[in-house]
Amino acid sequence: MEKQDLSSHTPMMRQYLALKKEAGSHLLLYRMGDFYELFYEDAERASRMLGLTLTKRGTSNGAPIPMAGVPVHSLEGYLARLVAMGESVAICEQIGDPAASKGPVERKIVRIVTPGTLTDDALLPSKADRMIAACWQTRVNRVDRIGLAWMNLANGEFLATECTPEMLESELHRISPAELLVPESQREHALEGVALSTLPDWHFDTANAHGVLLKHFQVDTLGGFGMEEFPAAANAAGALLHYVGRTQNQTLSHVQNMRVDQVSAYVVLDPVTRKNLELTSTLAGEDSPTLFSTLDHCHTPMGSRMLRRWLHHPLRSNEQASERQKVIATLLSDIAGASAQDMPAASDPLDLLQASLKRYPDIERIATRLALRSVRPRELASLRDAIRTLPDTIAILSGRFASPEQFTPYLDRLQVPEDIGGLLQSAVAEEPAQLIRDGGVIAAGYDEELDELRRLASDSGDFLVELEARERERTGIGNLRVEYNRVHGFYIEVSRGQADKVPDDYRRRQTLKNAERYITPELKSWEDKVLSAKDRSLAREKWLFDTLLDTLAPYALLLSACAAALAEIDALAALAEHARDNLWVAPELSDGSEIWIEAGRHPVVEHSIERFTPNDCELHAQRRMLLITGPNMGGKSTYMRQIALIALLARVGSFVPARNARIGSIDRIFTRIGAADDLAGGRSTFMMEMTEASAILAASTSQSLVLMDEIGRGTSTYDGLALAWAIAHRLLTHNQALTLFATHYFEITRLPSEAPAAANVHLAAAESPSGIVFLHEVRPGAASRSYGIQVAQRAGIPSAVIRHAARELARLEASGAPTPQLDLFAGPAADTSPQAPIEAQDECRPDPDTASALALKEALEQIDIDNLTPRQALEAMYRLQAGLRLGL
Ligand SMILES: Nc1ncnc2c1ncn2[C@@H]1O[C@H](COP(=O)(O)OP(=O)(O)OP(=O)(O)O)[C@@H](O)[C@H]1O
Repeated sequence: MEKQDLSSHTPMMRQYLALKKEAGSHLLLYRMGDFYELFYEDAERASRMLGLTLTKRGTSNGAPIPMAGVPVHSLEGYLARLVAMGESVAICEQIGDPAASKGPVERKIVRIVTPGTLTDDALLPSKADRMIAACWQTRVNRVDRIGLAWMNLANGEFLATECTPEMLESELHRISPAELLVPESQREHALEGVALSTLPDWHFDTANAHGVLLKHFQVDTLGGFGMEEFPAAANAAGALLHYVGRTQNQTLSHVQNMRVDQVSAYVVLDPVTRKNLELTSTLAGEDSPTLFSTLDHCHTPMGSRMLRRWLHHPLRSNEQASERQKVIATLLSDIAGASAQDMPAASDPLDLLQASLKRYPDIERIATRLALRSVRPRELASLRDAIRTLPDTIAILSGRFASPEQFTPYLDRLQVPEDIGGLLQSAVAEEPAQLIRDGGVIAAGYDEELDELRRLASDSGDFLVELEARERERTGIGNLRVEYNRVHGFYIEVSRGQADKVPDDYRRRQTLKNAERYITPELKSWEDKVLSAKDRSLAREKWLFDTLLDTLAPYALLLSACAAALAEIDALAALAEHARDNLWVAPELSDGSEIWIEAGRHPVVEHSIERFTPNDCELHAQRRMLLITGPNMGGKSTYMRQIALIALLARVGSFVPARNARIGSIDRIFTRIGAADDLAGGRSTFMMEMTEASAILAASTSQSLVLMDEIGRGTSTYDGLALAWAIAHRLLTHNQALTLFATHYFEITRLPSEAPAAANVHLAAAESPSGIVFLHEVRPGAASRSYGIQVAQRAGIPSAVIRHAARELARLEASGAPTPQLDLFAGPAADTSPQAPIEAQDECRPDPDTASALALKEALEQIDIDNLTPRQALEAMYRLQAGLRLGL
């Protein structure tokens, strides 16, 4: 905002400017009567974003002040839109009494709404969490470290960890914050699609940040949080807590703990892998069909959020994952020991449990708003109803399943003290009003004084009937009536013709065309009593509501724990339901580096096609890499993804779509699948492919699962093949990762003869008179041909073109013309099926050293250095180095 000469402003604008200074870069919504107004650049920005009419009000330094406003009653809708666009908003209310103020009414910023600190149900997605994170880079013992902290304000979860700068992006994608806080000097950590808020660097200083934490948790040291080894994480956590506290204008009493979240507890999924495996969003960015949308049979929003968190956090520990598996198995049991399918639907204990879960509101978020004292009357009513449902759920869990001891940890958390239920039951009206200021929130019979005031305020009928009769008799005016309107209150109406009969104590209030309206001292004093009873009853009700919140607030944590237990049960019941209805099995979890799957299916694709062909997979120390060949559309990508998804589901603790499975320990899952151009980031398809491949070569271990789909396709055949060969070789011999390597370069199928830990498999296809038939069956050995022409035919290429291509292919095959790929290895065209290994061709290779020196010389000579862009130079380097390593 341009510098303001404050003296030239009206007192109101001076007040506005002072508040705007406090709001900083947040949009300031300044309350004026029934509107929230924005001024200056805020008005221009908001009018652009929300389509508000831009008007003017007064002048500043001679120029009109731009102004735009939103009506108070539609604030929530506008807030939702602004926050969705990544904006933060400071809301300023009138807190003084307009009647008693001399200058502008006193105003205060009462709430700051930022993308990561929402707690209002209307502004939050029901099935996803909204996190706020802070990160801070520092050097510890001469090593760069990133302190990372994040909070889910809607349930009070507060976590912190440390990682290397290289891991930051992957960690941030795991946490997936809606807003990221960084120190002003470290804006480079910004993440695309995440609202960035900067804080002065000193917020992250040890003295300041640790001080915030110590004060909040009322402790003398951070030792109890296990933060000794994570000093940088504590700095980020302190800055985060301070920021969040300021937005709420309220102590965050529900944030009672801070936990260290060890990166090593989870299977690492880098951002590309989360995307490629379509865990919660499709490649096209849709919500469905994804792994989450397929499995989300949850009946509460808290359950859906829990399931979503689990899918993004596969576990390394077998113990934790098997615990979940055991609960799922129990949920599929029943007390009679009969299988779930044999039982009528109504008596299936899992169905009964889910029917009871359906009745719960979002207790997790209600509990938080209770702690923040922003809970609404109707939420309290739904909390009361939820507490009434708990015994029912507890009875099903403890009485209907075969081994209820599995549920003990949950049952403990479902015990809510009876007094909370009793209090809500007696205090909250059965169907309370939306807002406390409307009254009708506190139940009748809860407070004697309120009952009396309500009676006084509403019980007017008898008195008025009796007064009317009395006055008719006294005055002899037969059509005298006692009435009420909002402007004049209660009055006695007499027709004009009878007006001369009114007694002396009648005072005229209003004259109409045909009637006169009067008030009497008796009616006036009665009216005062009724109206003040109404005001007093509303005030009493507000006070009772606040006191009720005071009494309930300490239980917020207990209610959160109950909500978390329900959420976990709901998520596990959803997994159990899916397992039951789709015949999934419990995988065995082992400590080795292995993946054995018998008759596995793709958890999402199996629902989208009529008959899904199951396939096996065997990967272990002696068989680390599967080279997967087969025609386009043959099912290679589906097969690779299904293995990764089965491994991930097993690590989440779910059952899996297979007849049998044993899944070993996995530290990371990497995928390099069909990269799209990153034009915005200035990287070509090939560059993206190589960047991803280089990350895999740098970080994968013998416990990693790597998916590589057609690496090397983004460049010329020679380069591509050379790179693909070298990368596969390196993964096998150096990284020793469990790898699925799909390729169209048949030459790579020779790799098993050099490195026996690699094996060929192919997706089978057959030719029929009507064209190619994809069998989608994974069979041992390499594919014998590519069926490119047949697939093109099915894709609708004109038959003349197909006939031409077929003739050309026949001619090439008849003439024995070498394909460029085979030429690369300087061998004759050969059958590349496993029965006819290719070793023999190796004899025809030229002396590798001479050949490679010559090739390198020739390639170098061909480069026109002066005309290369930096990217072309880099690509050339890759090409040359790969060629050199291959000895080409
Ligand atoms: N096991 C299976 N059973 C039945 N249908 C399958 C199976 N696997 C894949 N499909 C079907 O085949 C289609 C193509 O599969 P996919 O994309 O995996 O082939 P691809 O070999 O990777 O093809 P491309 O090489 O062209 O990328 C899928 O959309 C799916 O409908």
